[in-house]
Amino acid sequence: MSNAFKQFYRFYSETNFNESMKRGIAMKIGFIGVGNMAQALIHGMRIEHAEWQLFGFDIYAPSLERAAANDGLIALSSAAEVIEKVDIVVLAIKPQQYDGLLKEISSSIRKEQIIVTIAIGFDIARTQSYFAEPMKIVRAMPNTPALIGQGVTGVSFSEAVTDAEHDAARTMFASCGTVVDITEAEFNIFGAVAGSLPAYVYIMTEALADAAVQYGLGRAASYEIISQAISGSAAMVNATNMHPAQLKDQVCSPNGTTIAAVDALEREGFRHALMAAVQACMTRTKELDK
Ligand SMILES: NC(=O)C1=CN([C@@H]2O[C@H](COP(=O)(O)OP(=O)(O)OC[C@H]3O[C@@H](n4cnc5c(N)ncnc54)[C@H](O)[C@@H]3O)[C@@H](O)[C@H]2O)C=CC1
Ligand SMILES: O=C(O)[C@@H]1CCC=N1
Repeated sequence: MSNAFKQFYRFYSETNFNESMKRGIAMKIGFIGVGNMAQALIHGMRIEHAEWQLFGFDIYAPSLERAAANDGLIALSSAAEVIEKVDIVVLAIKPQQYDGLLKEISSSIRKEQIIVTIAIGFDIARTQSYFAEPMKIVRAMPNTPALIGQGVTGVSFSEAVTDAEHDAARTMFASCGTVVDITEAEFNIFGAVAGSLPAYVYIMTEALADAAVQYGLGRAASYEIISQAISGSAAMVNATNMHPAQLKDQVCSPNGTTIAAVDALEREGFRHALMAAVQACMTRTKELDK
């Protein structure tokens, strides 16, 4: 197991879902694929809804065992078994694996079940094309902060999904953070600025911590200080509703230190680096969307 993986599970195991048990409808949700994204969703859901029945199957048994031990996931031995037991089936495998899985399960999924896709580049029509009848498809794009209930998930629905089922799907993702209704046309860019964004922020955190360590701050303290500064700054954008440039201006004293840093960021192409990252994401999404 890699160190990153171990750390992920250290957090994952330390949070006791029984302490935050809440009441609600006992949804039956099944995950096919219990990797990084599914584990974050399962943990987020479990924290909010101890009464939900969460089932899962993964070809990699240790992932299933861990989710069973930590979050009460009911581990099953095949995708077919998951489909048999649940109301909502979440396909949480890689986009490249969707074709094989959809072919395998298309005859066993029932019309009344809700299929949730979270793969980048997989639109509703593409999922529907594996089925003879109109299916209830929820297309969703979550992100990994779902693990701590601070994710953001974009959702769209096929026509067969009823209003009550829209609410059920929104409730499911709301247990992991914010839910935003988006159009199918917005999914790719949503993936680039929300689904992938945690990776950009982690690189920024690591780079800033390297600089802090260079100037004598401890490694652990650097991560704690920088991550709090990032989350506080991000929260200000929503809480104050001020333009990000105004918030930036409040930090920049005339002839001060921050404006010197801003000058260096602009010279190094910080804005362009971020825009280029999003453009690269969009290009790769198009390649997967075939
Ligand atoms: N990781 C992320 O931050 C995000 C991922 N997504 C989407 O979530 C999906 C899953 O991504 P990750 O969790 O990152 O990948 P992952 O590689 O961590 O997890 C995929 C899991 O599927 C399992 N698997 C593969 N074939 C299977 C099969 N036939 N039956 C059962 N299990 C099978 C693998 O063993 C693995 O545990 C992808 O489609 C991705 O586009 C969406 C938003 C964010
Ligand atoms: O890198 C990926 O393909 C997935 C999609 C959004 C975030 N991670």
